[in-house]
Order: sequence, then C-alpha cells, then structure tokens
Amino acid sequence: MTSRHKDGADYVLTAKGLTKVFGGIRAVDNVDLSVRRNTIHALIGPNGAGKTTCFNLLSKFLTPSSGTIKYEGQDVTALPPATIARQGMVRSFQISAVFASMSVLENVRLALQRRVHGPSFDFWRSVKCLHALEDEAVSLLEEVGLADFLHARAADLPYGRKRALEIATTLALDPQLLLLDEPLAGMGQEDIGRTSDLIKRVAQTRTVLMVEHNLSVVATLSDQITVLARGAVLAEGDYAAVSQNPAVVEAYIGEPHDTYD
Ligand SMILES: Nc1ncnc2c1ncn2[C@@H]1O[C@H](COP(=O)(O)OP(=O)(O)OP(=O)(O)O)[C@@H](O)[C@H]1O
Repeated sequence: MTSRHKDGADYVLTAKGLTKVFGGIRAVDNVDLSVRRNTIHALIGPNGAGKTTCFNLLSKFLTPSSGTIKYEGQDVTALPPATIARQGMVRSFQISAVFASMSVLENVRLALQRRVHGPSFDFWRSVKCLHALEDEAVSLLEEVGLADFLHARAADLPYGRKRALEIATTLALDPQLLLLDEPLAGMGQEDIGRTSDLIKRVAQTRTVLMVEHNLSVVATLSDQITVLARGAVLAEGDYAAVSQNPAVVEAYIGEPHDTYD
C-alpha cells in the first residue's frame, strides 16, 4: 500500500501533530513531517531542538503525548518497534546488535537468518541454513564495502567499518525505510566520506531518515531537510532553501558548527 497525497507525492512516513511532553517541557511540539519515498531526509536543528526526541518518537522508541504516525499509510502510533521493523521500517542498531567475537560474515549471516526464521531457531537446522545464506551475506557485505573484511572479527574492525557492519546487519532485515541516528558521529574524515557514500548507495533503492549534526554531509546527502528549533518545525526544504532561511540562520547563531572536522 502506498500513501499518495493530493500533490501526487508518495510518502513512506508521515507524522501529524507529534508532541512529547517531559514534565513541563514540550520537547517535541506539534510536529508535522512527511518523508517522501526513495529520498534521504535529514532532521537537523541546534542543540536541544528536539531532534533525538522526535527521532525516538518516529522510530517508536518513545510514545508520543499526542499526535499520529503513519507508515505506508497505516497508523502505527501504537505499534512497538519490532512489529514495524518486520514491516520494513528499521532503525539501525535496533535489532542488529553486532557480536564482537564473531566474524563480519558470521554477523551478517546470523542477521539474515533472523529475518528468515525469526529470533528463535532450532540449532541444527540453523547451521544448514547459515551456509545457504552465505552468498546473500557476501553480497550485502560487498554493498557496504566490507568485502575485504569477511573473516575479520567484528571487534577488530576500525570504528567506521564497524558502523558499516551495523548497517549491513540492518540491511539484512530488508528495510524499506532506514532510520539512522547520527550515522557519522565520532568518525574521522575518511570514514565520513566512506559512510556518506554508503548511505547514498543504500538510499538508491530505499528511503533514509536520519538525524545528523554534520551539516556539510547533510548538505551533500539530503534531498529534504526538516529544521527543528525548540521542539517545533522551523523550516523545511532542500539545503539551499533552509540554509538561507533567516529563521534558521538565527536559530544556529551562537551554535558551534558541528561538522566534526
Ligand atoms: N527524558 C527526558 N526527560 C526530560 N527532558 C528531556 C528528556 N529528553 C529530552 N528532554 C529535553 O527535551 C529537549 C529536547 O531534547 P533532545 O535531546 O530531543 O534535543 P536534540 O535536538 O536531540 O539535542 P542535541 O542536539 O543536544 O542532542 C531538551 O530540552 C531536553 O533537555
């Protein structure tokens, strides 16, 4: 089922009137947001703007005080994250824990196996099944640029490669909408470039919604940007539009420019 609007746009995820109140604080205040299919949509804003809270609401890790969330046209406001993950909306690192002592290939095979058989499995059948999933695991690892690391222990991977492995184990669940929480946080310049390319590649056939502080990466990657400030939507549009919006410029004044470089 798709969710076509009057303007003909095809939205995967829509939120209306999304609000989260903590004590007296309206961390997210009446936010409307629509994520168009096969785009990269970034959620940005100055510190304390409500990005993380909004992301946690959209990914179902928090329950809204009010408002609705629709995924593929279906009201999912009351559904738990695992249920929606099975329908294709997956937050990276949600189910895809990486096992440090296992190899890169074993991690992805196991993630694929969980997609096929669910979390509980019969051990002997699973050994056979793990081998059957080998080719698929290798091609996923090629997609995220880890073809040369198949037999490395996950724990031994450099930081940026570990994040790529986490994305691979998330892709193993075959998401249509991928939710990424600061995918570039803590990365050096080389990993930022590689991970940005990876996100772009992954988004060719999927939709990505991400919270990201690195504005230069947001500028190059995003098709659409929602700027939050004080819990509310301040501006929306592509980077050229939002970066020239006087209200956005003002909201960022006095903010350190978090570009990690
Ligand atoms: N669990 C909580 N309990 C109380 N207040 C909270 C909670 N989580 C967030 N807040 C408050 O809600 C507001 C928005 O916080 P949030 O972390 O969503 O912003 P953010 O844009 O992600 O900030 P940053 O960029 O600094 O991470 C802040 O005032 C914060 O103190």
